[in-house]
Amino acid sequence: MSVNLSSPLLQAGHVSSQRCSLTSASPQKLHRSFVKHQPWRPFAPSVRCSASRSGGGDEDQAVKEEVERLLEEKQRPEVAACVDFGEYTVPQPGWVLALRNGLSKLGPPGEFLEGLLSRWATEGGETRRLEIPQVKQSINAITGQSFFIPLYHLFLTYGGIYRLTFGPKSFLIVSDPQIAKHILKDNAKAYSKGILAEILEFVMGTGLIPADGEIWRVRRRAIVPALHQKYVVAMIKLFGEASYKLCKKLDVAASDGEDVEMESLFSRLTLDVIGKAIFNYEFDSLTNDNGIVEAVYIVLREAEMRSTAPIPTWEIPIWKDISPRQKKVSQALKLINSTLDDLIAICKKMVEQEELQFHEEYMNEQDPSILHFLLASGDDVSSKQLRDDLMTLLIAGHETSAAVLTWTFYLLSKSPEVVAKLQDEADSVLGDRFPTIEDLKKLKYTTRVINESLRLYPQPPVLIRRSLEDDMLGEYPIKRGEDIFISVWNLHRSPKHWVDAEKFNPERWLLDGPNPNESNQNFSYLPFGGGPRKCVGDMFATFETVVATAMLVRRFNFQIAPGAPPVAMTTGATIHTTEGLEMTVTRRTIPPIIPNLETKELTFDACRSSSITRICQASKVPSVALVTKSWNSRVGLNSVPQWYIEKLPGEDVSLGVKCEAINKCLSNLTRVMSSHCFGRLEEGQLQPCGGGQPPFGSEKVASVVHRRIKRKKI
Ligand code: HEM
Repeated sequence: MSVNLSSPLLQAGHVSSQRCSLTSASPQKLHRSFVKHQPWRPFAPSVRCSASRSGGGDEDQAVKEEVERLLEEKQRPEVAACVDFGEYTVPQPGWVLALRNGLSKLGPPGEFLEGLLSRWATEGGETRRLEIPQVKQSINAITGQSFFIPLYHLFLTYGGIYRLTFGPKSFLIVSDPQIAKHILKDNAKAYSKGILAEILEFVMGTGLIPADGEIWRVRRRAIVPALHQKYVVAMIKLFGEASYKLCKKLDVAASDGEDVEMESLFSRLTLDVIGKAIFNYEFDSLTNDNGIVEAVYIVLREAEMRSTAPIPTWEIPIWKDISPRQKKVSQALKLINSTLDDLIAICKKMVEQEELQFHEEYMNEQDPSILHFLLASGDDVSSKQLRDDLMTLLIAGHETSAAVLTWTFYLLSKSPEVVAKLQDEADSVLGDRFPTIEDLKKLKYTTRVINESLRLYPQPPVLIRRSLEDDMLGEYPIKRGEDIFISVWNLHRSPKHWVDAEKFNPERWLLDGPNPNESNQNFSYLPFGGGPRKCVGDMFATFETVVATAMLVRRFNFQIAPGAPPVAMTTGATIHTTEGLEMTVTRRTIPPIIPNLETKELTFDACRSSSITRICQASKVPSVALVTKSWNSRVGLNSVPQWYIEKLPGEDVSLGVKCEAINKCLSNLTRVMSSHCFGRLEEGQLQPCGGGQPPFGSEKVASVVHRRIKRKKI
């Protein structure tokens, strides 16, 4: 069966009444519904946020979502009906149609008939083998939107493999786990990166992602060992520090009551992480907007534009020289390349000077980067290849992780029950500490949330390949040179393989079960690809996103900002939002912990100085928040003394005495802290801190406080 969605018949409004009379809708009605909704677009459900808006916003949203759902439900069978009646079908040889019509009158079942005929259909007298369903579409229909959405609806209609043709281009769309496994793993050597390599050549050269053949083999063998376990463990500290910087930024926003655009913040977080991890470079993009950060984004956006552009204008010689956009891209690349050259030179010097012996788990504590490992390993490689590798790792590990965090927080904004569980886990496993490798083993629910987020929003949503030789995909023969999209989106949402496929349900993954991956899910789930070209950063990325998620939800509550634009999807190399993820961030309220004689150690993980001062002034309570252990706790500050009073031991002691004792203790504490530890800060102010790390000098304070308590000074 071959199908033509841009059939001139359809476009001219000719719909066979004989065929469509068999459906519940009249031909005109059917046709109108397609024209109105544009056949290629109607099903793309824009992902809508569940922002609570004043004036019945929730209800409006619910109604809207219901209407969208109903529309979608209604349209899907209509498309299927039209397909069944051949509306979009590319003409088959006349005799086949005649035979089909004749036989159908005798009554053989439709599917059997279809199978029989497609198996024996002939073209020009030559026997054809089973043919892949074919869909034709105008090129415009696929650009400027999340192209994987129409591919999903076509998958529901045509199944696990179909051919999509628009203009002169033709792609095989694969959504069948066994075919995906065949291409990615079982017969991986027969497939290259094809158009992906062509598109990314300008930025990644022959880096690991686009490279094929011998170059890929050699580079993979050099790079994979650099991500050894000791390295990944060292990175966990880096993830904690970078996430903590983000926490500080969010803390300011929470104090100022300002909404934040989380997608760009996640992008900066992961850029800071990957810069340090790959070549020990401090982008510091969460606090700065310097030239190199801008250059990285110019190049990234260009790569994304090229991967979705219908016409490769950048290949036109004159255009390349006069287009302001292309000039900017060249300048950005120049800056990045010279920065990388400098970093390589600095690192080479470090390696020459160090006396460390290279071994399997080699790591320089000051600079644990992958670049350092590669140079120390004696990797004999040209500077250009090294730059290509570094650039590839930078891009591969940056936007992917950022996208995972963005969509995870979007999903969480709609699932308060999941957030509550996440927060429980983060409270009990982490408290205020930065996560360690041991903690990561215990953050099981958080890991399941990331697993599930990756199922619903795989990054990238499609994997690209080109066949290097003739092959069989399932029962279909394919030729050498076929461009193939493996739709991970379709695999991950296939109703055949998933119960409630569209539902965000981290519970579908057993807490004590194995970490889901392509092998144990039989290629129905492949967030990091599979086979020899599987992601080299899967563990790195999982830990990075788990650390960030746990640290953020431990400290803040996130909601879609009131009045924020709907959260819809658009595609680059990864899935982006169309207009950002605007969120309102509020500090979590966690009950303060009062010191008592059993308290072994006190940590002071206090609030931002300005907000403490302000709140304390307003509530006339002297720096009450000092003795709260909770990070940035805003727990009804006026009620904190009351809380202390209730917890204070000694039932025979009057309330007045207790109050006095508490107030004395608190003001003493303020003084103790200011004079002993925070002398350089104004009296009464605290050094902002959090992320589980007590502020500078706080251990000393804790021991002073503890001594005072012991001496029953409270
Ligand atoms: C959550 C974040 C990430 C996701 C979802 C992800 C996903 C993927 C996927 C699906 C592939 C396979 C592509 C294909 O078969 O065509 C891949 C390849 C790759 N990834 Fe990742 N990745 C992530 C993070 C990272 C990080 C942090 C790094 C580096 C530290 C990295 C480095 C690479 C490299 C170098 C390849 C190419 C491997 C090869 O072709 O041999 N990725 N990634």
